Amino acid sequence: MSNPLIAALDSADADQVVAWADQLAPECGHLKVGLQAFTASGPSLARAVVERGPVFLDLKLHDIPNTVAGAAAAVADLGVAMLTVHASGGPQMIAAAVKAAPDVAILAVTVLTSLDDDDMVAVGMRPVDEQVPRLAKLAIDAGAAGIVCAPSEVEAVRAAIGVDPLVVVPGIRPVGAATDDQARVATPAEALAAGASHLVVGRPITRATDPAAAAREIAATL
Ligand SMILES: O=C(O)c1cc(=O)[nH]c(=O)n1[C@@H]1O[C@H](COP(=O)(O)O)[C@@H](O)[C@H]1O
Repeated sequence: MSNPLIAALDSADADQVVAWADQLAPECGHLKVGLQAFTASGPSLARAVVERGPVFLDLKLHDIPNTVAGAAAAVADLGVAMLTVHASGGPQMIAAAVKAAPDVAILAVTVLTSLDDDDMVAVGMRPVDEQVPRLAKLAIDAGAAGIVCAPSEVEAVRAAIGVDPLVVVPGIRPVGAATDDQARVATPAEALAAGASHLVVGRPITRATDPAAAAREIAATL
C-alpha cells in the first residue's frame, strides 16, 4: 500500500510551510497546500512544496465552469498531483476542471467535515448521510478521480461509487487528540478500515513539537 497520509501544511507563513514540507515529505505520501498558505503566498509557495514532494492543492474551487476551468489549467502548470473543487458546483463544473487539468487528480469535496445535521438544516440541505453519497456519485459520474468526505460517511460513499475512486478523508484525530473545529471525526485506523484511500491530518501533526515524529506515530497505527 502506498503511504495514505496527507499532511495539511496550514500556515500563512511561507517559511513555516516549507520547513514542514522538508520535515514531512519523507513521512507522508502527499503534502497539502491549502487556502491559507496559497492565499498568503501563492503559486511560488506551491512550486516550492512541489520540489519537496507530491502536492495536494486544496483550493476547493466553486465557480462557473469557465472560471473553474481557467483556474484548474493554471493549477496544472504548477505540477501538483491533486486539486479540490466543491462537488456542489455541479457536474458541468467538475467536468470542466477534469478536462482543463487532465494530469491532476480532481477531488470533489462533498460536505465539509466541520458541518453537522443542524448546519445542513440551516443552509437548506439534506442530512449529511444523504447528501454525501449523492454528491460523491454525482462527482465520480462527472469524471472526478475521487471525493473528500468525513470518516463517518466512507462506507456509504464506497457503496455509492465502488472501490476504485480515491476517498480522501479529513477530520482525522488520533485517540485523545482535540477535535478543534471538526464536527465529524475518527481515528486514522478507523477511517482506513472504513475504506478511505487517503487521510488528511493537519494540527495533530503541525502542532506537535516534532511534526515528523507525530506523523511517524500516526503511520505506526495504520
Ligand atoms: O478538502 C479538505 O482537505 C478538507 C475538507 C473538509 O471537509 N474538511 C477539512 O478539514 N479539510 C481540510 O483538512 C485539513 C484538516 O486539518 P486539521 O483539522 O488540522 O487536521 C484542513 O486543511 C482542512 O482545510
